[in-house]
Amino acid sequence: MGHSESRKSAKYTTLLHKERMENWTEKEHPTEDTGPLLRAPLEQRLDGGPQDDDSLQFESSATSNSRSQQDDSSLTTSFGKSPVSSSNRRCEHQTYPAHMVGFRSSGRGRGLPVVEPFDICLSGRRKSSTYEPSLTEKNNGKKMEHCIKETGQILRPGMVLLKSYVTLGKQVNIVKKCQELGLGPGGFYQPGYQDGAKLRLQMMCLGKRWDPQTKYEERLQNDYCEPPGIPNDFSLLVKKALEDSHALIMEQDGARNVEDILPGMSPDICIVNFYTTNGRLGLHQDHDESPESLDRGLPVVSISIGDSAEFLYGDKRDYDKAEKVLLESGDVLIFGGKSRQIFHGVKSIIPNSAPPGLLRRVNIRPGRLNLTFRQF
Ligand SMILES: O=C(O)CCC(=O)C(=O)O
Ligand SMILES: [Fe+2]
Repeated sequence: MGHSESRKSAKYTTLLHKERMENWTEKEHPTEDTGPLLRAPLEQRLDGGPQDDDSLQFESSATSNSRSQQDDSSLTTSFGKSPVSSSNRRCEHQTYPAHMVGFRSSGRGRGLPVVEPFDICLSGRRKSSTYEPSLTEKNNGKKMEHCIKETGQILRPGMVLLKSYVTLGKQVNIVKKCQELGLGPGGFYQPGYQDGAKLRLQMMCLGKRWDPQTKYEERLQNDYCEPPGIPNDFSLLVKKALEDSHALIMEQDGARNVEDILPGMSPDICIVNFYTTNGRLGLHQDHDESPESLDRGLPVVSISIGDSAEFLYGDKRDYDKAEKVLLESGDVLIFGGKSRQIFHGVKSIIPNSAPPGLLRRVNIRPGRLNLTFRQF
């Protein structure tokens, strides 16, 4: 498939397959178009919110299926620039359609729907300070760095799995950062299509906005917010994972020019997904990045945190022939070079599989957090 053709086609192309559609997306019936949605400030929360198996936090509301599909925003991206905090991020309208919980009765947004932001952590006891790893954990982290050659696996040319790569302390900090960003402007929402089909996950983009319907467009439906930037420590982790993968390829394949097999990259986009335990994602290719990035095979670096996932991958969109690998909390999966455009997806999330040590330190919901870093 040529690039121009690739770029035009949907990222989650599974959705185009009618027979798979019911399996991999949630078909909701949108009510009438209600216009831009307002993100509810936390102190103004109304009753109601997300309805799924794991949403213990909120009651469902009759209006929670309503999604507006406006397309009149002009979005300034933060592509390639330094991180922006949620307080000074530009947001023309305070918005996003996570979960509609009511209507504004007064002020500038009078009559507009109010939405409940999606919190990847459950309410209740919260850890307020940044987690400091114990000495043992610090040592484990060091040990991990040393034995990367044992814990790393080359799944196919350009595709590397680094098992238990992200230390518990770093996982805790990633969850906290994603929770904070996810509750702010441009935070988590459930992406979908105009016809009401929805992806079975919550999504937030860092660096540059991507949406299944609009792709990497300046003008996004429903969204008027500049995306948060990629936190610097996230980028450093990605860089280190790529360096360690290069060392692994050199060691195992004896390759002299590892960049030919797995090119390096500097991430300027991160798509953050949160899957509750009934979440999933159909087989698709990531091919909306620039033709240059795809031609060079600049890798996608994926970090998994929380419950484990059955991850599928293969050369074709063929569920029967796809290979399966378990992605556990702390694993890093990289696919670049010849594997850059493999089909991949999440078959299922395995309930109660998150590490107890993580759950002791953060109140992450049952489910899985996944971050995929790319260079546009
Ligand atoms: O959750 C995952 O492991 C994969 C996510 C993914 O493929 C994507 O966001 O494009
Ligand atoms: Fe993907």
